Formats: sequence, C-alpha cells, structure tokens
Amino acid sequence: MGQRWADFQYEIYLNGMTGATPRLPTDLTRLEELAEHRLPPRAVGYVAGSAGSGTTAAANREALDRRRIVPRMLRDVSERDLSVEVLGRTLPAPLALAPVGVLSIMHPEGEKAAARAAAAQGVPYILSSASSTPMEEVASAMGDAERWFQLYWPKDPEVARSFLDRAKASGFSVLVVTLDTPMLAWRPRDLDEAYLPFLHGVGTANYFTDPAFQAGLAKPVNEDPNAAVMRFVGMFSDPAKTWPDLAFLREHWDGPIVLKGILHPDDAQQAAESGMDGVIVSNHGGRQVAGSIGAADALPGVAEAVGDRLTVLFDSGIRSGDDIAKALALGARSVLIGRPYAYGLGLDGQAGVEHVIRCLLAELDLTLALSGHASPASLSPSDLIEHH
Ligand SMILES: Cc1cc2nc3c(=O)[nH]c(=O)nc-3n(C[C@H](O)[C@H](O)[C@H](O)COP(=O)(O)O)c2cc1C
Ligand SMILES: O=C(O)C(=O)c1ccccc1
Repeated sequence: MGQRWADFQYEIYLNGMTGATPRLPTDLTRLEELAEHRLPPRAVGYVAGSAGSGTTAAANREALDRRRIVPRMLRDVSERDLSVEVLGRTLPAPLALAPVGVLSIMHPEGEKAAARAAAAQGVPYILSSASSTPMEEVASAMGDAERWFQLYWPKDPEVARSFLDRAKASGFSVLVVTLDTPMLAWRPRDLDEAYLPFLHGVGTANYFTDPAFQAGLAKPVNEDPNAAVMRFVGMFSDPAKTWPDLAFLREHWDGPIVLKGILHPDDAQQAAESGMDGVIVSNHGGRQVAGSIGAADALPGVAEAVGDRLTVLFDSGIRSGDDIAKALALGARSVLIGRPYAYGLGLDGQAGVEHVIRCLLAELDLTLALSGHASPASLSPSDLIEHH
C-alpha cells in the first residue's frame, strides 16, 4: 500500500473542529486570481502570462475539459496505490514539479522553498537552468530527495558541459532538455510592461556562478553585470540545434534524458531513435506557440507512437486531480505542474507549494477511487469520453 493521499481530506475536516480552515483554497483554479490580487503585478504577470492572446493556454484547458471520466462501480477500491514507475525509479505518485525559472520573483526563497516542498512530499523537483539560485544551493536544501535538472542548452558547449558536470555532482539524476524555447515567444503581458526578469539579473544564477561562463567575460560578473547579462541573453538557448546534436548530451550524461516540449508523434519517434529515454508532451503551458494544439490533444498520438519504448510524461494546463487522471488515461506515466505551485509559492512559500501538492494528490486519489481505479495503471483511454 502506498501513501494515503486522500487522508488530507480528513485532516482538513479534523482541523476544522478547532476552527481552523486551510490558508489557501483547495480548488487550485482559484490561486491565480488570489495571486493577481496579492503579488507584485509584473511578477504575477510574468507567471500568468502566455504567448499571443492566450489561445494555447485556453486550448490546454479546452482539451482537458472536453474529455470526461466515465466512473466504474463495484471494483474494490479500498486499498489504493498511486505509485508509478518512471525512468527506472518508483515515484510515490504520478506528479513532479515542472522546471520554473526566476522563482525569486514570487518569493524570496524561490526555488529553494519549492525544492524543499517537493522533498517533503516525496515528489521529484525539476530545477530550471534559469533558477534564481545556483543548482548546488538548491541541491543542498533537498537532502537526498529526488531531483532532476532541466537544461536550456547553451550555445557555448563548454558551458553546456559544465552545467551537466555540476548537475551530476549535485545529485540531479535525470536530465530534462527543453526544446520548445530556442527563444522566448511574443508575450504581450511582459511586452506591455517592458519586463524581462533576466535584465534585472534574476534567473541567471547558474550562469553567473559557472566557471566556463565566467571564462568568456572580460571582467568579473560583479564588476560588469550588464556584460554578464548580455552574455547570458546571447547564449541561454540555441535555435541552430538539430536532432544529431543530441549525441553530445548522450555522450556527456550517464542518466536518463527526457526531451521536453514534444507535440508531434514524428518528433517522439525521433527522440526514440536518438537514444532518449522519455518525452514530456508539453506546449510550455501555452507560453511559446500561440495557436498551437492543446497539449492533451497531442498526448494520444505521442503515446501511440512511442509509449512502448519511451517514458511519456505530460504538462500544460493541469489544475486538478481529475486533470491528472485524464492525462494518465490518455497515456502519460506522470504529470508535471507549473503555475499552480508557482502561485502556491508566491502566496505562502514552502507551505503553499506543499498545499498544492497535497490538494492535487488527495483529489487524484479520491477521483481514482470514485471512478473505480485502485492504481494509475488501471486507467486507459476507454475510461474517457470526448464530447464535441
Ligand atoms: C514562470 C514560468 C517559468 C518557466 N520556466 C521554465 C524553464 O525555465 N524551463 C522550462 O523547461 N520550462 C519552464 N516553464 C514551463 C513549465 O516547465 C511547464 O511546461 C508549464 O508551466 C506547464 O504548464 P502549466 O503552467 O499550465 O502547469 C515555465 C513556466 C512558467 C509559468
Ligand atoms: O518563461 C518561461 O516560460 C521560460 O521558460 C523561461 C525561459 C528562460 C528563463 C526563464 C524562464
């Protein structure tokens, strides 16, 4: 038997006997509005914003909402286990915290607080290349808890190698390579505020502390921060990369490699042929290509193309336990969340992130039970109907 995630429900009601209620809403779709009221406008604008007029973020919701769970009865759901096998490790539940950069704009403890929350709840933390805190510090805040490193693949191969070496030395076990952000998209909310966190030196900590990055600067970072920011902007990602370049990562990283931002089944096939271990079906939470396919609509095709060869993960638009159940039914082994935990962090620090994780997993546990499933493995596409 795994952890009893649904017990959080009783815990809340029991606490209510002394008059206590949760500090944050348990319907996580309400966090965005709260964040908009309570947090600095440019910071929350950066997190909540999407590409273009928000069509893809809306498509993510529409693709999940259009599918409905068809519950089954009398199937003994008294003993449930949410654990899943992902890339050779057993996770206590099908959830991880997505790589979200620049988290210090949400809370002074930024990535460290989010990482501690993930560690406390036993879910993997995926640290962004664009972290506000160097990866070594985030790692040491986590003990030996499960952590993965997300790579924005720098143009300078020495910096790329150095990041991989540092991540390995700091105990990050899985490499997540984000492919959908060779440049930032047209994001009107940030453009209208003329706001880009990096230009304020936020989200550059891994670079500014890196020996290979520093080697390319005429002066130390603190003597000429603008030059350092310019070097970061010029190299953080590389639009010239193509599929054969993945051999470099395979050569310099011993552990599993997962490609993030896959939406086309043929790209998933290429990932398999390139020796990758997994893919994350994602459109970056609607922050990159406006007018793109809703991520959940891409999931069945990718799962069909590579589900037997690669680990298929999913993000973009997950806001509830039933959303997770739908993604699993469509072929994902586990999901990631981005904005919901970023809002939790902004509103209540580490405790806010833990609240988000516990709400989602309690709701998932109850959704599975009430739909006749004792474990994630029993979900399949036939548990959903799609209405038009
Ligand atoms: C503020 C913000 C920063 C992000 N930074 C990164 C990043 O550094 N690397 C990355 O691969 N994805 C990044 N993402 C995308 C997330 O990893 C994830 O794909 C997305 O948030 C999932 O959609 P959701 O927010 O609807 O859950 C970021 C997303 C947000 C909202
Ligand atoms: O804002 C983002 O979506 C994102 O992925 C990003 C990219 C570079 C640095 C920080 C975040």
